[in-house]
Amino acid sequence: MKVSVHGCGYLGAVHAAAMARLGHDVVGIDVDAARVAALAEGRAPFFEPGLTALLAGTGGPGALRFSTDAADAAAAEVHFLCVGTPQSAGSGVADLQQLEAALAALRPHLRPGSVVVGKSTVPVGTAARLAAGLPDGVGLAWNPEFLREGHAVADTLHPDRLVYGVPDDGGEALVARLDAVYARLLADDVPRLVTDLATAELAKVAANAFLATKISFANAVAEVCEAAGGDAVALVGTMALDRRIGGDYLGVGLGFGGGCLPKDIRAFAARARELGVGDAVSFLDEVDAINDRCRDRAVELARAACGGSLADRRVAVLGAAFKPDSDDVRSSPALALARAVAAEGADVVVTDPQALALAQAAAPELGYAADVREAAAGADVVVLATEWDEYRALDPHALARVVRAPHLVDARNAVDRARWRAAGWDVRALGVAAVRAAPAQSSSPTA
Ligand SMILES: NC(=O)c1ccc[n+]([C@@H]2O[C@H](COP(=O)([O-])OP(=O)(O)OC[C@H]3O[C@@H](n4cnc5c(N)ncnc54)[C@H](O)[C@@H]3O)[C@@H](O)[C@H]2O)c1
Ligand SMILES: O=c1ccn([C@@H]2O[C@H](COP(=O)(O)OP(=O)(O)O[C@H]3O[C@H](CO)[C@@H](O)[C@H](O)[C@H]3O)[C@@H](O)[C@H]2O)c(=O)[nH]1
Repeated sequence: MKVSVHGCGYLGAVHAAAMARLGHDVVGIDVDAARVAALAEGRAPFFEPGLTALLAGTGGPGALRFSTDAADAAAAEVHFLCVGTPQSAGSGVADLQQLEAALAALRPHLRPGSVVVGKSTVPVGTAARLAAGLPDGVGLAWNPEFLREGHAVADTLHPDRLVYGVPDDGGEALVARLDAVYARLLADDVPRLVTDLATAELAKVAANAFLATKISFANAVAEVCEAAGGDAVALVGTMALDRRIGGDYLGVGLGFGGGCLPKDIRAFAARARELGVGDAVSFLDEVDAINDRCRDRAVELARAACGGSLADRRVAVLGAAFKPDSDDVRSSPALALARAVAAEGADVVVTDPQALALAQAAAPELGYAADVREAAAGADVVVLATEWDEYRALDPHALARVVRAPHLVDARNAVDRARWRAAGWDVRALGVAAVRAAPAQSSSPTA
């Protein structure tokens, strides 16, 4: 089938390549000429494990093309909308300008019988409004995407579920078209749920709101553990074994960031307020506030490790990406923490295996280093802010030789504390009162 994908960012580039892998003839459209040029050469424009291989192995010539011209989508039978829906400046409301612009560019090229399929995350009601503006004979479905960055390829090719939101009128034909697009996934028994448009839009933000709530629940319990003398990591371990709860998204630490959870819970709350049901989801404000406090508490641990003040201290921050296996720094908790530490007068040096370039662009005021050894050289405290595997596996003995003082703030509960302590480190971690209350060790040079 001929397919077009509008917006080739973290979602759209993977979706386009995955559609080609599923056997379709795909054109990806993006207004960013550099991004289109990279993709056209088979280069992933951002770090996403497996994307380069997917771009390289997508079938015969012509099966996957990229263009900046929406006219090149004219032959497609299905047009996927994958453009960004960021948070509007100064409010929680979703900014739909990219969506409006992409549809305006596509509209003159829509043939009767073709179908527009929204994948971007939108406020409920958007799909019905956009459908009303389409030419006669062109249908619209909403098929929200649930992929995670860092796992985007596998999540696209092996999703937990497919959700098709369709209008009452013409719904069957839209379902048949989407079934044809996803035939190979459906053959693998991926559950497919057909809903109305509003339910499909809400299915996406409800899932993200639930995940954010689960993370903030764990971090709220962590605050209580710190005050009461408990260990939040051990505590959530007990909860995780309850099959009704499960252990996913109970990771205690710096909290959630990225291009999705923070903006999506705010947009959900803002839309609910517009609909007059703001009270129903007002708890999401608290979810957001708990999340913000995670960074404050991590800064407090770093301050305590430095004897009460961060002024003129050297702080190494390991991690800039919002999560491991991604170079995305949008709303990154690690960068927010680094900025907050710098604001207290510290000399901050950030490192990350993949996100350095994007971090430097987003926060040019911070110091950067190419690797852990360079970042940690002469540091008064090392803060582990993004739990990359290579940071989990660090040798505490080797690192102790380069720092000025062996203080570690494990803001992601990522390392084996006993192992680091045995190597002479003072380890502080979020959600662990005993660790947090440990008397500050000497900050005299050790190397
Ligand atoms: N990133 C994720 O993991 C993920 C997962 C599921 C859903 N989503 C949702 O998908 C949407 C896209 O997110 P993203 O992270 O890929 O954003 P992104 O910013 O990485 O990508 C958006 C892309 O759209 C392009 N674009 C902007 N205006 C355009 C236009 N008029 N025509 C064509 N292209 C245009 C941009 O140049 C950019 O490449 C958002 O609604 C997001 O909430 C994202
Ligand atoms: O126990 C946990 C799990 C995650 N996180 C943090 O939560 C954020 C989001 O993580 P994750 O969900 O893995 O990444 P995203 O790529 O942002 O994916 C989310 O957002 C996407 C965009 O909407 C959705 O498609 C996905 O289903 C949804 O998981 C990151 O900062 C993580 O560090 C925690 O703090 N604790």
